[in-house]
Amino acid sequence: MAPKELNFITGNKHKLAEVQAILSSTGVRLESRAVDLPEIQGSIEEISRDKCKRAAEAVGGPVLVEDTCLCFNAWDELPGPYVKHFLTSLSAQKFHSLLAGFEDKSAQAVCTFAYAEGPGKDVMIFQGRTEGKIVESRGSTDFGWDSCFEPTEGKGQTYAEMPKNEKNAISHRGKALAKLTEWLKAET
Ligand SMILES: O=c1[nH]c(=O)c2ncn([C@@H]3O[C@H](COP(=O)(O)OP(=O)(O)OP(=O)(O)O)[C@@H](O)[C@H]3O)c2[nH]1
Ligand SMILES: [Mg+2]
Repeated sequence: MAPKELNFITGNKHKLAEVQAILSSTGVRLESRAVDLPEIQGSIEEISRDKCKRAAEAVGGPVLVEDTCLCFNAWDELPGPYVKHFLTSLSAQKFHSLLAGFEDKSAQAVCTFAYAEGPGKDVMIFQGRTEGKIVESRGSTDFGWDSCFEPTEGKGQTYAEMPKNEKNAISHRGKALAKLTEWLKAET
């Protein structure tokens, strides 16, 4: 059964703001709690499922979590789910230098939402992917690697240079939330 209200568990206020903005036109009510969840190593799906199970146990009820990956095609999809640590060490300014020795700068932003009704319940997965390339930082460096990712579907701007509504319309997160809201509509 689909929920009337989603409890989004995240420690990232930028993610939360985007999810709120994207869901605002859908009528889905969103609650949120910041819980620091340990994240395992593994495939994108394994990490998201485990994160969701831990969140459901921590909260003792229905939860939505999200894990974002940035996959370099030249790196066989790494850093993927580990991108946060690369970004923290390097900063957005030096982030592009990771691909300095590679001709192929293409990358994919991948967003995976995972929902569970409660502890021990099945986990549903909703994923969105946006193709682009890694460039020298352009635009605000407020949110993660936004200033270093230029989506192919855009007008040559990085995510950080785009107005928020334009980013949300083509972003990995927007696409994943479209699948989630489709499921909510079909179930209610
Ligand atoms: O430029 C960006 N545009 C985005 O749209 C985006 N979404 C996430 N990120 C960053 O990528 C890493 C994911 O790690 P992550 O999924 O574990 O997130 P997190 O630990 O910050 O929050 P959470 O796990 O509590 O939800 C973190 O460094 C996030 O800041 C983004 N950067
Ligand atoms: Mg995290």
